[in-house]
Amino acid sequence: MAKRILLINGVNLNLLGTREPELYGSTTLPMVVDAAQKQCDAASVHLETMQSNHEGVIVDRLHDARGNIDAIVINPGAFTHTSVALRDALLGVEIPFIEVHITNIHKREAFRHHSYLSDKAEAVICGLGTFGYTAAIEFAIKNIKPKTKA
Ligand SMILES: O=C(O)[C@]1(O)C[C@H](CCCOc2ccccc2)[C@@H](O)[C@H](O)C1
Repeated sequence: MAKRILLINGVNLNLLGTREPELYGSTTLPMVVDAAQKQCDAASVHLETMQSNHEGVIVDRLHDARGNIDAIVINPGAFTHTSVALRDALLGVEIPFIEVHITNIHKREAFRHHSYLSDKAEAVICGLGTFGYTAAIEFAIKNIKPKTKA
């Protein structure tokens, strides 16, 4: 079975490209998803995507990924800095994940400097703008071995 990647965008990322372009750029979330889909199509990799403003919805989607997703690329949004639940879910499903942030969270307010996820991530990409998603997907395609049954 082809490698299967899940791209998750968290709270408020549905606003990407429509507000605060000076901070997050003008690329919209549908454009990010479309680019990731093209990247995966070119590599014959299956991509699933979701965005939610609700922590529990993301947790439920992570639970559903058990046994059928090989790698996760996640920008949790502000849940990065608040959610032990998201950390527990990622640890619980035991799927390798890459954490992505559009901005350099370490160059922003102090409360954004801590992530509940980074110490468990295969990789953390921040400050590259939406190219961070491209880099993360490429890393997942090239470096994460499929575990899902054939
Ligand atoms: O830099 C990132 O990708 C963040 O995950 C974005 C989050 C914010 C996501 C909201 O994105 C918006 C985009 C456009 C307009 C308003 C919010 C922020 O809370 C994190 O600290 C860093």
